[in-house]
Amino acid sequence: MSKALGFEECYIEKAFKLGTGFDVSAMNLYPPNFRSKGSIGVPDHTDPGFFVSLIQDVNGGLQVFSNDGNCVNVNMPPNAIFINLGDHLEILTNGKYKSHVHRVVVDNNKVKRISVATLHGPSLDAFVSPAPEFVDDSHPPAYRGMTYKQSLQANGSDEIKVQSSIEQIRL
Ligand SMILES: O=C(O)CCC(=O)C(=O)O
Ligand SMILES: [Fe+2]
Repeated sequence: MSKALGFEECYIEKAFKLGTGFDVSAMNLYPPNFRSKGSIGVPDHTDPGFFVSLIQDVNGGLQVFSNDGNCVNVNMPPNAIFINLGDHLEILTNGKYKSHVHRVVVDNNKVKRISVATLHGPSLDAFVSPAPEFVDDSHPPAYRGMTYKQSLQANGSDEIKVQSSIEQIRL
């Protein structure tokens, strides 16, 4: 991915200090006919971190919003891993790569669904801000910099609260 962005091969690894990267797994269980807030199992949110890998035992429920606001149903083949980009890649690339808003709908789920979302994050002490390569007169910094630990703390006491801290650091 570093090379695709025009960086040297280890650029993202170094920027996020991935050698001591901080990963968090969220295990979600949606019982059959689950209704917490109407048809919404998990409300609209983005995930912190570099990228998120998600596995599930039953297909259906996850929806991702595209850049133009269209809601896309995620249709995963069995045994697939779904990869979504996280907030800190959006911050590092000054908004070029997007951390997509997603949600879980639980309408019509006749069987229970389990998903495991693993947030692969920078090191807690990595200070993440827009990289100079993505900042110029026509692209001023769109986010304030913060250490990964500070941005997780800005989410509240829960690392994976539904409201991501990216909104708090948007300039
Ligand atoms: O259950 C899912 O498919 C997604 C859950 C999710 O977005 C999360 O845990 O951050
Ligand atoms: Fe999520």
